[in-house]
Amino acid sequence: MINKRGQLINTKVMGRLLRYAYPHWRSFFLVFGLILLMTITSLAQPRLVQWIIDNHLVNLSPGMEEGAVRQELFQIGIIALTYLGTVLINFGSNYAHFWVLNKTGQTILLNLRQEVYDHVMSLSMSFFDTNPLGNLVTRITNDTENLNEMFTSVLTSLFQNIVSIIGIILIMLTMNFRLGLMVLALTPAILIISFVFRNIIQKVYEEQRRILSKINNHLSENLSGMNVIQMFHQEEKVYQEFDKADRDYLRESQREVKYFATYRPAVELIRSLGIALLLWYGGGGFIRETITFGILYAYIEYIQRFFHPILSLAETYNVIQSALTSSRRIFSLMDEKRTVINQTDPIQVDRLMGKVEFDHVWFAYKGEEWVLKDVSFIIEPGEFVAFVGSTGAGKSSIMHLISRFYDIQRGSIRIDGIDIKNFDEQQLRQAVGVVQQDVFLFGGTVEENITLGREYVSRDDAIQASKLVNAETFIRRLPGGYEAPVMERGATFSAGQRQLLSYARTVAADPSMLILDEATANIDTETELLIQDAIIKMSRNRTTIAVAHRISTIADADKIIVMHHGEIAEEGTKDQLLEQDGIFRVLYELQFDR
Ligand SMILES: Nc1ncnc2c1ncn2[C@@H]1O[C@H](COP(=O)(O)OP(=O)(O)OP(=O)(O)O)[C@@H](O)[C@H]1O
Repeated sequence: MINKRGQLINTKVMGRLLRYAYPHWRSFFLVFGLILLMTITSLAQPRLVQWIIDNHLVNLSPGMEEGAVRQELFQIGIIALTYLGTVLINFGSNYAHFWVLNKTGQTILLNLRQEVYDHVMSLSMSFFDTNPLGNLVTRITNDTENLNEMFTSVLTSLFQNIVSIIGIILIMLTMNFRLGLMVLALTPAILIISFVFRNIIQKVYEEQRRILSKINNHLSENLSGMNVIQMFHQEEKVYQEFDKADRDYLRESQREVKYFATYRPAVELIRSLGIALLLWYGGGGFIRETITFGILYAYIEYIQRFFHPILSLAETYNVIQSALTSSRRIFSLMDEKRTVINQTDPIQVDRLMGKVEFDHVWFAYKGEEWVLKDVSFIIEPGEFVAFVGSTGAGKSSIMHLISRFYDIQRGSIRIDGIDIKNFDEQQLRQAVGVVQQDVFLFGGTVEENITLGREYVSRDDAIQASKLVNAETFIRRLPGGYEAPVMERGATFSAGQRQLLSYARTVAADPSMLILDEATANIDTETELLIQDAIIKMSRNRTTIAVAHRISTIADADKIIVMHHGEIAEEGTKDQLLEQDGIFRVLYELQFDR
């Protein structure tokens, strides 16, 4: 398709794609050489048959001398052997080119997929907030696979088809100029049909891709939220949505088949027309003895071979478009910049003391929709500080900011007097242990879920941490203990067990500070006691900042900060706040008067 700037193919994207192919230029050269060999041997075949017919078969007649017959047959034998040679070389070069090409394509693809995945993982949280999971999965799988087509089929079939077309035209014109021109006269008809077809099929492909992305999004979202769907009896609705998208996809696929089913016979028709013309005109020439039988034969063969590359070029164009669309999407993903930028020369600290300062912090996830408005507080090393407030007040956002998952717009956040922007991001996240509201368990073993493959967390650390957070007892009871399998997302564990596992995961790395974003899930009293005890032990000797939904968790906090609409409304110990008769007192009474 011609793009906005009138280019047939987006050269910028093409150039960027070729950069991936460049390191493999030797392989591509080899492939092009092999293709050339394939084309030459294939095109030589009708010419060899024509040679046999016109120069030897015509000489054979019933009353010929035996010596002359033997001589002719010998010549025919040599040409037949040459023909066999072209078939073998053609076979060999076809095999070799296919092998080298696909191996190279797969290597390029592997590198590209790794690069895309690496880049996606390096992106900041805000990127994942705004990009649906299914789209990213499509980018990393389907789109990169589409690109493989570019390297394996497009580049080479472009070359092969163009070489074939030029070769056949030259051979036809040199064999018989007028016959050659006649065949060429059919080319515009093929080109017009192909052009119209290409435009239609392009739209079909775009629609197909759009629907496929929708299906992927639907699947990834609904499969991960299956429990909610079943809990609220939404199966039928979700099924209907999926069914609709699936049917749309089927419709587009059928449209594709329909267009191809029209296009191919239309081209066949023109090809047959070409052969009919050839027989009519060539037959006349044969009678007038201006065209030999061998040439007529070779022409019929060349016509067959001439249409194939033209057809293939039209189809290649679609593959190019599809690959370019995929490339554009992949490159736009690769061009996504991190919003949280790591310092080039970060400050290295052995171990943080854990003093946290928010200094007139303003923060918004988007534009000027302020989630935190001029928030200032100081937390001294070793203190246990709890944040409370109504839902959406900005408590979790404060926790995200301390680990620098997002950058603030105004003010500064300091740990031990150093602006967190000056720390190495990894070191900061290692020093600040976070227990998130939603505990995410990966498929694997219990131990793997605690160590998370971090080289600085040993099996022993995992066991010690589990003991500390009271997770040891239930882990030991699992069949296999620390080796017990964890299903994807930890579906086989209770909310309390998941919580304890996530505590173990966090303290196993011995962080200098602890952030607890408490889950709102209701937990039985026994587990709640275990959790409270775990929190007390974990918070010993480290600054602990907790978002608390249950006042009981924070009764002994050194300080409680009450958030309201993104601002600090109250601050003090439990007793001081209760005396103030403000928001905290209302929250407290709401919980204890139940
Ligand atoms: N990733 C995000 N992108 C955009 N807005 C967000 C994001 N996360 C939270 N918000 C918005 O920021 C505001 C504060 O959310 P936050 O999660 O900090 O509140 P909270 O006090 O922790 O609430 P809760 O007690 O319900 O967890 C809310 O209005 C929320 O809609």
